[in-house]
This record gives sequence, structure tokens and C-alpha cells, in this order.
Amino acid sequence: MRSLTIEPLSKEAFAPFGDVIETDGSDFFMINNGSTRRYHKLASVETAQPEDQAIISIFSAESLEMPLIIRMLERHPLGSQAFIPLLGNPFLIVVAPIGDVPVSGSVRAFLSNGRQGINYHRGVWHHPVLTIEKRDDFLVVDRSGSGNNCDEHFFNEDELLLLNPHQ
Ligand SMILES: NC(=O)N[C@@H](O)C(=O)O
Ligand code: NI
Repeated sequence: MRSLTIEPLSKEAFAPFGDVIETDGSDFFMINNGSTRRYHKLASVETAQPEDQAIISIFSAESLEMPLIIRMLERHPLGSQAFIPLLGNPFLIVVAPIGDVPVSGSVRAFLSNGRQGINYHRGVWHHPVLTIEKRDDFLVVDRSGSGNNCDEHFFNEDELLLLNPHQ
């Protein structure tokens, strides 16, 4: 079983999958009479249909036992999905490029430093949220509307992957 290498999250490395929402290394301009930096449009919300809405939720997620066997990935064909950590904790991200199905050999893992959020672009394969803390809270910005917006893909036994943050 291939063990995923956990890469530090960066805009450049994550570019094939979406955006990194962070102040570090991001452009800004001053607002509010010079008291506030606006890190403008770090990511955009993608939707698919005119009546779709961009919505804001909070996910309070429990950690999964690690090391974790990655058996499945999901995608949202009708919209993007952003996760912004609310408590400043590092968290794990597992993704694969857009395609009819995720290719096991193309799956990559990243670690957010807790000051970085991510925005999966529409159709990017990803594992459901992966916390390192026993429980962690995320602000989630994604699409609400009619139709199925979550496809799941389960890997064959010989495609399974291992995610081990303790390695
Ligand atoms: N199902 C759901 O809303 N959550 C997943 O999309 C996820 O990426 O965690
Ligand atoms: Ni998702």
C-alpha cells in the first residue's frame, strides 16, 4: 500500500487543486482609513446553476484514527468548497486531480499550518475533512442548490493509500 508523503501546503503546490486562503505571501491593500489590510479575493466561490447559492457553514469535525487508510475520495461537481480553520490548528488535506475517477497514483497529501485554509475547485477529488486535533472547527463556504453535488469514489484494494502524520 502506498504511503502518502505529506507535503507542506503552499499556493504553488496546491494550485492544481484549488486555492490557499492565507495572509502569508498574499497581496493586500489598505482599507478603513489605513487600519485594516484587505487580502482581497483570495479565492472565488464556484456554483453551477443560476439559482445556486454560496453558503457559509461551520463543520465541527472529530479526528479519524491515524494512520488512516484512504479508501475513498469525493468531489463536488456543481461547486467549490472552502475550509478555513477557526481554531488555528494544523489539519490534513488529501486530494486528486479532476477527472472521471480519482487516480490512486495521483493522490497527494498536504498539511495546513493552521493559518491556511483551502478552497477546492469544482470537481476536485478530496477526502472529507481530516482534523489532527480530537475535534476541530472549520468555516466552510460552498454551494447550495438542487441536484447531486457529492460524488464518492471507492478505491480497489490494490489502490488503497496510507496517510500517517506520525511517520
Ligand atoms: N459532506 C460534506 O459536506 N463534507 C465533505 O464535502 C467534506 O469535504 O468534508
Ligand atoms: Ni467535500
